[in-house]
Amino acid sequence: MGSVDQRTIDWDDGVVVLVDQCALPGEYRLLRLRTVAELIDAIQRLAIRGAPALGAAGALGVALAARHGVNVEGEAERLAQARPTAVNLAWGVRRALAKLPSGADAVLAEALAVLTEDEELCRTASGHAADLIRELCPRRPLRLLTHCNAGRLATVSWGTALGVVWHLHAAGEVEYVLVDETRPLLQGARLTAWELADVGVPYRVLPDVAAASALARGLVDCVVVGADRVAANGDVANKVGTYGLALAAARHRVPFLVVAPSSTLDEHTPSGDLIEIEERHADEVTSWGGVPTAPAGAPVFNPAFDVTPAELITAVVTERGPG
Ligand SMILES: CSC[C@H]1O[C@H](OP(=O)(O)O)[C@H](O)[C@@H]1O
Repeated sequence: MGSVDQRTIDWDDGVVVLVDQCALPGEYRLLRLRTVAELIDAIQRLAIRGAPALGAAGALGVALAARHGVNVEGEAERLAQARPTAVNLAWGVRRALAKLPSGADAVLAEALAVLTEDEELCRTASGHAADLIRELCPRRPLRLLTHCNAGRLATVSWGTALGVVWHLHAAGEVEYVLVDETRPLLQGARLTAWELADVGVPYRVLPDVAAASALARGLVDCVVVGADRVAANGDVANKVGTYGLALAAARHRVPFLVVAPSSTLDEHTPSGDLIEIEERHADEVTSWGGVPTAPAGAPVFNPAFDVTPAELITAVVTERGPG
């Protein structure tokens, strides 16, 4: 298992060090990246992923570029464009780039501040969400359902949706967590299950298509997920499948909570229909581990995210509390 003290992404004297999420759950290994090009590749392969973790990657990537001192603004733009949906990536890039006039050391200091703040913001936001679940859900212990991975691996350390689980589990308040496997890249089965097992939280992995019937059968007290971008009107972009989960939760009157640091709030995007949804490669859907799961050349629709309208969301919870 991984080291609890190891940050998902960190800086080591000019090297960006990150947990290689493509290798989990089979192998826990660290990648050491020295160039912006290497970091962009890791972001696009989802070796590093998750909105807050991408914010940290964006900031540290600018620190790398500033250290090399060649075409820093151009490198920063390439970083910001590496994945379009999570607002945090461009936010982290902008925040570090703003310090460039003060020099490379100032850029690095700002990037490291992003990492330190993220740990505290996610711990606080998930604490507020845990308190809200305690108010909304009378049953004890709690039965939770989550989609994709919004744990340590999606942030610098603590997590958002899974950060809620850590708070509740520490208080002995979790019966189990139902973990959507989250096709096509299986962040739930590969990463969330790995994190829950590492901490000793009871869980069961389920096919995404079984989540609605779990809700219909009364097996879930609350759904809790992360976010990649929250529009000004409260619409939420998150891993594809979140919208369908929210529809089923609303139908069965199960609270649906979104947990994110305020850096995921995007006041400049008025509504969810204006959020750019990343389309990913067809082979993520038509194969697994190099084994075809569809006819060669099968046409594919592979959006990495969807948008859940605000009216289906019980609350978006940040470090400032429920909103
Ligand atoms: C705490 S943000 C996690 C968020 O990011 C994931 O997307 P991806 O794995 O493609 O980076 C997913 O939407 C999670 O909810």
